[in-house]
Amino acid sequence: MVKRMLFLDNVNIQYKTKNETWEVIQNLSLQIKQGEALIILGSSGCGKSTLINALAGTIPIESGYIEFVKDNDRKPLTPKNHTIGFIPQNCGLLPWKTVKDNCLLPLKIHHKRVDEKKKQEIIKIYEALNISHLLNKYPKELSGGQVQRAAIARAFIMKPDLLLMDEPFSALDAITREEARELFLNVWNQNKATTILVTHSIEEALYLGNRIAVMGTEKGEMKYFMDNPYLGKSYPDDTNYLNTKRLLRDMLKVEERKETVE
Ligand SMILES: Nc1ncnc2c1ncn2[C@@H]1O[C@H](COP(=O)(O)OP(=O)(O)OP(=O)(O)O)[C@@H](O)[C@H]1O
Repeated sequence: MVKRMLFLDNVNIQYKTKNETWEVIQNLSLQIKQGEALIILGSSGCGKSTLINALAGTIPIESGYIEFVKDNDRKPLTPKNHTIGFIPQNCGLLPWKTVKDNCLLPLKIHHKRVDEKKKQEIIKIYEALNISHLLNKYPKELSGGQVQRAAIARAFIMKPDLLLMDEPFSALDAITREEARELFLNVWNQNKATTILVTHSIEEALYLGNRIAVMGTEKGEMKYFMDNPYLGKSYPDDTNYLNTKRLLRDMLKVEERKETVE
């Protein structure tokens, strides 16, 4: 039986100012299996980043719980209890550190020892993501695609219990994006980290997810879930693929229309 790793139960997330409260996510319940790559598709402003930030521990939840099972032990998901790899929209590389120092920083923070086996593992990740020649450069000396690849390397090097990605490829041009997705999938296939990626790109969802969820505009409600048979297949010339794409597109359109009317 496949283990369920991540449990969200009745999660509520709000933004508050002195006079107002915005409820962005209301009573969200969700479970993720070990080794699953769940892609959450949603239109702009529906709450994707809010959710991913709450999972990463950078935004507090108002109520409900988020728990993760590690070594048969179910505990609240926190950066203290678990290794969480987080690739935010801006990639989050520190500009004053080289690519190599950025990539090794999480190991340093968590006081992880780098023995010969780990060194080899790290070299393989650099090679798989094609950044070995960039290790001594600073983020400002890199192209957008190279920054993304370095951020992905950093996340995989720490062997995360949970990998969170917020529209990681959205700032890239079409060709670089395709290449970065392919390299990502290469490394993901070797590590099978339990992953949640949020995006508004249907193609990205179909290429990178083994499960897809569509998030509505109604306070984080998940409107639709599907197991995705197209993982790793780019643009298959297949009627079912095209129909699936259309179905997802229609769902997102309905959501966008709703938002415009409201
Ligand atoms: N710090 C904040 N204070 C108040 N409201 C916020 C804050 N951050 C986001 N919001 C609001 O919460 C809602 C969800 O924002 P969020 O950034 O999570 O959406 P998103 O789905 O990630 O959008 P996009 O795809 O455009 O990045 C939006 O209506 C936004 O205006």
